[in-house]
Amino acid sequence: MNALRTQSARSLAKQVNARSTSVVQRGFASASLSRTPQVSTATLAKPPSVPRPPIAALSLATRGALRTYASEAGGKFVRDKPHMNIGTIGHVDHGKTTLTAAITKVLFDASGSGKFVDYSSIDKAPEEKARGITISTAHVEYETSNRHYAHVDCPGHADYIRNMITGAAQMDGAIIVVSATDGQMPQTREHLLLARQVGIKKLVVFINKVDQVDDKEMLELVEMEMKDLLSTYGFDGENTPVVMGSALAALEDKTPEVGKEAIMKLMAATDEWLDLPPRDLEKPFLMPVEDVFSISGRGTVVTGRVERGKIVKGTEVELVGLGSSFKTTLTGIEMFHKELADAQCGDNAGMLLRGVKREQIKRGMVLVAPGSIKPVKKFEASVYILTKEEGGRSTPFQNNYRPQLFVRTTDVTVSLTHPPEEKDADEKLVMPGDNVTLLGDLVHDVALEEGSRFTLREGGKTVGTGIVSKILG
Ligand SMILES: Nc1nc2c(ncn2[C@@H]2O[C@H](COP(=O)(O)OP(=O)(O)OP(=O)(O)O)[C@@H](O)[C@H]2O)c(=O)[nH]1
Ligand SMILES: [Mg+2]
Repeated sequence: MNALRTQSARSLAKQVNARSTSVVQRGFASASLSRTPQVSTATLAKPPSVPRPPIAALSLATRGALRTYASEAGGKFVRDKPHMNIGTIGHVDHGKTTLTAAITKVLFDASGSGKFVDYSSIDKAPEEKARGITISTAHVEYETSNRHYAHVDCPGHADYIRNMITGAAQMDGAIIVVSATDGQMPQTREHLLLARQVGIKKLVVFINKVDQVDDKEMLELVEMEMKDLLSTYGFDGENTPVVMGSALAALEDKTPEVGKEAIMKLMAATDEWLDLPPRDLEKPFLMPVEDVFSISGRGTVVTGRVERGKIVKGTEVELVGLGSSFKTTLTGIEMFHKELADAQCGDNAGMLLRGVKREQIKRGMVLVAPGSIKPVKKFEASVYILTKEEGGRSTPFQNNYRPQLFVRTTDVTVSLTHPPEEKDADEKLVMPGDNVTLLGDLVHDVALEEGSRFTLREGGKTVGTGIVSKILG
């Protein structure tokens, strides 16, 4: 978890400092090395101002990306279980925090592994900084016999929105909690929509507080309506498991049929229905270009940190974005002055490219597995606009607002508008603190895909954060 958080903090710092990062020499360094024009040659002669991360740390990050978790059970043996990030979402007061505490209790009682985390320590969620925004999230961990879970619970509705959009604590799947007494409510729907937009593919439903409802038909109605709602938002409503129970009963060790047993059923459904996310290492190769060098006699080298996947020397690669996407062959990989046969996510590497001129490549392009990501100018996104207290704007904005969009190692001016089908799109104001769906039109194309996260900045401050929900062209 910590490793994940540090990683996202690092990538944020990278984005924000995109313009000012001093370049760390990463190999293919030689006397004949000539730099891209934007950095003076004097910089080159100096030792890097940022100490290079030790190789051991890099391989640790790579191992983190493997998303396996070694846990100790009763001090007797160590198991490796696949890891998954999940969380509780749903309407205020429907029992998300009670359920979170109940899961840790029931699983701890059942296996003796993990730790019981009580309600009050979850609800006193610590504040965290993500992309310049403060989000309160509680992270708890537990494990079933099949998996290890990191679980996120937020104290308030606004924290859920910010968390899901910034990915401060990313969820690969979620448990949507709905109270049997109320049925679905506005935030049930809002969280479902957000879950869909941030790329969560599957959910499990927990109908809570069944101890307060005697009418069986009422429970069936809540279940039916939840399945319909899931389908409306593009989930597989028909096959989504729905578990009924009482989180409070489980927490208080009462009526095991709706308490403990319901929690065990819920966790079995979670293990079975929610798919493990693809490992970063298994995703198609992508490395954002941080810098470009040309080495006389050898060719052009791009440097950066491999974000996902792996690549082998000698294979075809594609450079995407900034108006000039093209294919070439990767003829060499170097890390810390050593030649390597391959590179994988987490590695800081220099990549030697065949038959490419330095002028053809710019910082902000991405080096990728051919065809795996496209240059994009128009997209739809879920955006959260920071409040003044969060360091954002103090005034609202209207259609055609043009901040800088920071993504990976680049920033591009973007024009933001309401989707045209929205009523009064031209006059509608976006207030600080709002969560809105906006269309973005970039002044030049950048490699983007559904799920790409970005930051919006204006006059030196972060004014918003977003996630691409649809590619439009
Ligand atoms: N009767 C009954 N009450 C419950 C149950 N689960 C939770 N509650 C009560 O419902 C209230 C809200 O529970 P929370 O767990 O704080 O709800 P939440 O969804 O985390 O609420 P917010 O974080 O404020 O959105 C508390 O008073 C709980 O004790 C249950 O199964 N049965
Ligand atoms: Mg809560």
